Order: sequence, then structure tokens, then C-alpha cells
Amino acid sequence: MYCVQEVSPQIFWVGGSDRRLERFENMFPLPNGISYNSYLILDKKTALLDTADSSISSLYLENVEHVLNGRTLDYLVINHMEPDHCANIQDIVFRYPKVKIVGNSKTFQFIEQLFNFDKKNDYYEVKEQDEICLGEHTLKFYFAPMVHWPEVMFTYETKKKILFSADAFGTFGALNGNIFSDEIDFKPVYLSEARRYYTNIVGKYGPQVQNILKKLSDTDINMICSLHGPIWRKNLNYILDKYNKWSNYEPEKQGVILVYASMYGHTENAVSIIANKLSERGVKDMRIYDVSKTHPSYIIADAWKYSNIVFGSPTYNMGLYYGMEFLIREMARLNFQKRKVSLIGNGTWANRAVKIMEELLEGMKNMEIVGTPLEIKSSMKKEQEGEFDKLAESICNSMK
Ligand SMILES: Cc1cc2nc3c(=O)[nH]c(=O)nc-3n(C[C@H](O)[C@H](O)[C@H](O)COP(=O)(O)O)c2cc1C
Repeated sequence: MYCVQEVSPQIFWVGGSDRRLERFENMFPLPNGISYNSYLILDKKTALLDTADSSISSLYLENVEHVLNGRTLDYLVINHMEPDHCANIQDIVFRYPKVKIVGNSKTFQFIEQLFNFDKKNDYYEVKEQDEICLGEHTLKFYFAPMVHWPEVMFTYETKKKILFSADAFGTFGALNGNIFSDEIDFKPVYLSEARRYYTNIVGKYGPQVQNILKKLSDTDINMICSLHGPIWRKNLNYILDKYNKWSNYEPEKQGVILVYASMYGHTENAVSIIANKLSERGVKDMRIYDVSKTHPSYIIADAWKYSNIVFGSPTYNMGLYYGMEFLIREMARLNFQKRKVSLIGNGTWANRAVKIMEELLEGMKNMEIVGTPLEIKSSMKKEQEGEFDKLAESICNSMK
């Protein structure tokens, strides 16, 4: 049976959640599932904003049919062509053959690449800030290229001041009956997953996120409806402030995460010793991660949050232990920047770990090496403790 909620009079959430999917994009673990949001506006004309993933197709189509209650669908607005949101386009255009498909030139290019139906005559191409009047509600389109994909646009409903923001402001995590962020204890339940979603999925495109935030800075917004996760209708500045920080690559917190690779425990031991020394000097709320144990998406999310990172890695076949190399390369690929980094390298006959980590970091913007990198030979010895004290001191000073 259908499962929908009213977002505002005449506007309905017709999406659904998938709690079975193991990994988003077949890559990112989803311990709490994910929601696929879609919205339907009933006015003189009807408009559906985006569709949903194929995993929830049958529920989704029933939801749309239920809310339309026998009416026809006039517009299908495509803010984002990624398959987790556009998978039901074909079903929608076949069920509602008079529907106009609203998008930009890139949207239509991607539709033709992904699908095999020919509905060119029903394309309704919009340009930046074009408007479509539905009756009392008016949709205004703001292009947000590369706020994940090049065709992305945000749709702003001018009467109720609702921003339909595509993937922006989205989060991992299924919806659990409550679809509004103010009905949920957002911070403990969703914030870390919102950060993990942003940093890993959209994080590379910080400048593009800044562009759309600037473009909309004079626009009154009462509600933000993303394609994933809860809707924002209260305390919007909270999530806008997070997005501003995240897209500027600014840390949310002065603090340290320590990330290590270790086969036999000696590099782990060195990292634990530094963490203890930092704790003795008053550093609070640290995180230690083993790259072989924790999925990189979690480490990247916390790296975005904290000001300082300590990387510790063994040398492996004259290279860097590959979990560590993968992680740092992935951070670089995501345009990660503006952090203070300290290094610990380990090796038994030719220690190359520090050198390689330094080279990888040199390719990233505004990464400052804090303290003298530590090189250990196989295992940490008492005679080296002074160097560890100095490194801990430098890290603490860098956070003042
Ligand atoms: C497959 C393999 C390759 C290694 N290659 C190197 C190397 O090229 N140079 C080197 O100095 N040590 C090398 N080592 C030794 C490790 O760096 C050493 O075991 C490590 O520093 C110990 O740290 P851990 O106890 O944290 O694993 C290698 C070890 C293994 C198992």
C-alpha cells in the first residue's frame, strides 16, 4: 500500500527508503539504509520533482498514483539524472503520456544515454531562473552544475519558499517515519552520516557548492527538500552553516584523528603512544582508525571534521601500505585540503613510508606538515620517546 506524507498543503513526499542495500554506489556502507525522496505538487497543474531508485519502484509508483488521485501528471521535473533518482522516469512517462519532462540540455542528453524511449516532443527545456507557473505555486530553476553531476539544478517553489535541492543537504540513513529534521534528534542520528555523505559524494565539488550557496544567498528559504534524508523546515542555518564549512574545507573542530596501517602492531603502538601523549597534554575527543578495518568513507568524514591528522604507516615492498596509499589518494581526489598533518613511518630495512606520504600530501592544497616526521625501525624504542614528546608538543601548539 502507498506510504506518503504531506510536506506542506498540496505538496507531498512520495519517496521511500531502502534498508537492505549494503553499499551506496556499490561502495559506501549503509548501516542505516538510505531514503530516496521525491515530491509531488498538486495545483491547477501537477508536478513531480524527481523520481526514485529502482529498489522502491513499485511503492513509489503507487505513491504517485495515490496522491494524484485520478488526476494526470503535467510536469516531471528532473533536478538530477543519477539512477538512484531517475530510475522511474520511463515508468512515469509511460503511465502519464502527456507529461512534460522538465530539465536542461544536459538532462536530456543523459536521458537519451540512459533510456531507450523517444519523448523528445515532451521535453520542456528550462534555462537558468526560468519559471513554470502551476497555479498558486511557481517553480523557479537554479542551475547547480557539478553539485554532484553537471546537469544538476535546484528547483525553488516561490510561494512557500521551498528549495528542492537535488543531492545537496542529503544524508545517508533511511527515514524512520519522521521526514522532518526537527522531528528527529538529528545530531546523534544523522549528522555524522550527513557529513559522510557530503564529504565522500559531493566533497570534491566544494567550489561549486559555494557557487550555488552564493547564488541563493538573497533568496528566502523556508524549507529544504533534499533527495536523501530528512527535510529541513526549522533551524535551516544549522545545515547551511555545516555546508558552508564543509564546502570551504574548514574543520568543524580543533582536534586530532590518528589513522594508521599496521601488519604486526608496531605502527599501531607508535600511534597509540602519540595519542596518549596528546591526551596527557589535554587534547580531547580523539579518534584512532585502522585503515584495514574502517571503510575509508568514515575516516574521510572525520578528517573533514577535525583540524589535525596523524598518519602512521609501514613501508611495504618499497611503497606505502596500500590501504594507507588508497586513503590518501582518495582524499586528494576529493580535493581535501587545509589540514595539519603529522607523519609516522615504519620500515625494517629501507623506510620509505614518510617520504611517500610527504609526496602524496605535496599534491594537495594547503596541507601543513606539523612537527618532524617520525621514522621508526620495526618497533618503537624507549630512546625515541623524546621525539614522540616533541611531536605531541608540536601538534598541541598547532591547535592553539
Ligand atoms: C610484505 C612486506 C613487505 C615489506 N616491505 C618493506 C620494505 O620495502 N621496506 C622496509 O623497510 N620494510 C618493509 N617491510 C617491513 C615492514 O615495514 C615492517 O614489518 C613494519 O615496519 C612493521 O610494522 P607493523 O608492526 O606496524 O606492521 C615489509 C613487510 C612486509 C610484510
